[in-house]
Amino acid sequence: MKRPEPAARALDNAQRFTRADRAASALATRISEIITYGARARGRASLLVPGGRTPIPLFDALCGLDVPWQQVYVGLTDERRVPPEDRQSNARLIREHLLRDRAAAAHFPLLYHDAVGDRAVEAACGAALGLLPRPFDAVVVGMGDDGHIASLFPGDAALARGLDPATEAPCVLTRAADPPYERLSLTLATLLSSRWVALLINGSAKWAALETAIERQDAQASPVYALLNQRQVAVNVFYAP
Ligand SMILES: O=C(O)[C@H](O)[C@@H](O)[C@H](O)[C@H](O)COP(=O)(O)O
Repeated sequence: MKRPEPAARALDNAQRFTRADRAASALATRISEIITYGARARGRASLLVPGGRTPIPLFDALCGLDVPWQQVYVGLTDERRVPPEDRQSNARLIREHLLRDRAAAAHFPLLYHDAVGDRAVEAACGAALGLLPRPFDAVVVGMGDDGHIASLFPGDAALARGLDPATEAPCVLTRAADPPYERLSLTLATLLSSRWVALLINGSAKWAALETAIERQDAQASPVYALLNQRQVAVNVFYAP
């Protein structure tokens, strides 16, 4: 079966590194260049990052780089529906690993809100995102072994809405099995409203999941396919085994 051109190009152009810390360092350098340029050219810059374990070396490499952080707005691609001080909170992870050293000066609007009702939560999430300069300067997306991106999971009831290019909502509420928290995820359309997008993955299992996603060409089964098979913005894959 012919591989769809944008997805195949993303894989063929993937930047491959021998170790995760080298991938993280290279991505940190590229992000610092992008957001420094954006801050200087437009007065403000925005960077969206995921939670999870993979981006921790990226945050540790990025936080000390010489960037005009006071002009940078950092946001999350997704969040667990827990308070920011909770151990499962992505906001807590970002505060511990990214918003320190020089990057402590960055702005960080929280996605989490204790609003009641799904639509109220989505509206609050949209309000937080509204504080970030759009289009975003850089978005870093994480991926699970099951091909989920952000918190858009295969089989989730909100997945179709989350992947629909026509969705007005900036984010959707989803539910993951592990850890069993409600999640707030930016929609694909929101993630793609960026000048530059990177997918950061470590481990052969994730690379295999990427190749399987492109072979199957089914975004409902593997949401990462929808991220790769689009012509709005190129996806820069950073991979280490
Ligand atoms: O809230 C989260 O947990 C993340 O945003 C999540 O979507 C992550 O990007 C993938 O699950 C990969 O997680 P790892 O980097 O830990 O493999």
